[in-house]
Amino acid sequence: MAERQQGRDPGAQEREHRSGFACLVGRPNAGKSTLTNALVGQKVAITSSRPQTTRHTIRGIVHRPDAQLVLVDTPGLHRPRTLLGQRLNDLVRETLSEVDVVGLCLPADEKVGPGDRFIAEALVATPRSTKVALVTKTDKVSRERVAEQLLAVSRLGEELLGGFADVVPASAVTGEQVDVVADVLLSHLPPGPRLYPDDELTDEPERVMIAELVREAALEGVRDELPHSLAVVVEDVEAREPLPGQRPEDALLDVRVFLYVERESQKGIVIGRGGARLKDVGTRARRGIEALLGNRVHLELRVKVAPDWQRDPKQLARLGF
Ligand SMILES: Nc1nc2c(ncn2[C@@H]2O[C@H](COP(=O)(O)OP(=O)(O)OP(=O)(O)O)[C@@H](O)[C@H]2O)c(=O)[nH]1
Repeated sequence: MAERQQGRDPGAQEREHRSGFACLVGRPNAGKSTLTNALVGQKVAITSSRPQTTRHTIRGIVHRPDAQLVLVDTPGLHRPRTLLGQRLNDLVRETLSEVDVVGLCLPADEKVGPGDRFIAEALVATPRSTKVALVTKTDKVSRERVAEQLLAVSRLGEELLGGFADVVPASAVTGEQVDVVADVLLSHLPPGPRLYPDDELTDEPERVMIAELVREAALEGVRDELPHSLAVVVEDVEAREPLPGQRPEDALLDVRVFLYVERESQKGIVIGRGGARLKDVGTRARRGIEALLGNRVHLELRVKVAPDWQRDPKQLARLGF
């Protein structure tokens, strides 16, 4: 385990370009959202400006000349209450196993407790990513206390995860060490090209989750009759212009989704008599998507028949569908 507390890397310009995904986890109130915003340097996208949104996966992008870090902010792993909650937890875990770096946030002003341990233990199940610990809110305590916390956190890492790759203290409020956090997260990314244009924020994880929610709803009750490989492609997610007096984050989101089936008969099953079933699928999926994004959503579903080879979403994407 290495502790890195200061220092930017000179020579960053000459290094090979890196890119990848990171995810901040931690128990409620650990400072994930604040740190995400500090790292990205601005409030992020549609969802992040509302309270409670950290139930959902949101992201910002840290742009550097030599690296690009796509930050997926999650709430951590809350206990499932509803099926949707369970589904979201699964998606959080899925997200965690797909990112390159996971930053476990632990506030400096509270002792390492069972909540932190619960999350650190959950990280054991996602071995692919590099685990770093971020000791947050250092401005709230003395330097001695920060040092103590760094030790306690290191011990937790050693006990459960074979050590954190790095342990970094930072304050998102004063900005102290935020650049070091960025450097450390970036240092664990694999070499790779820029993933997004410099000023872009995209909604890829949301798209994956939206597709999942629609697929779930579309298959409910007809799993035996429909192929499990029913392809769901999210065509478009677009925020409408806010109405006069409306906050931008309250504006309706238009979400357009295509469902691809293999045969005309399956199309009939999805749509149902007089379109009744599709309407029902749309209503249920929309509720899930609204819970996911924290926005009101207008969901448009279209069912299309496509031959077998065209039902692979990757193929479809490649073909520009
Ligand atoms: N003093 C100080 N307060 C902080 C810092 N970072 C976060 N906070 C405060 O701690 C509280 C929780 O911060 P959030 O960023 O919302 O925490 P979170 O982990 O995203 O919380 P959930 O959304 O509940 O998962 C807020 O009141 C923040 O203002 C920090 O660096 N210093």
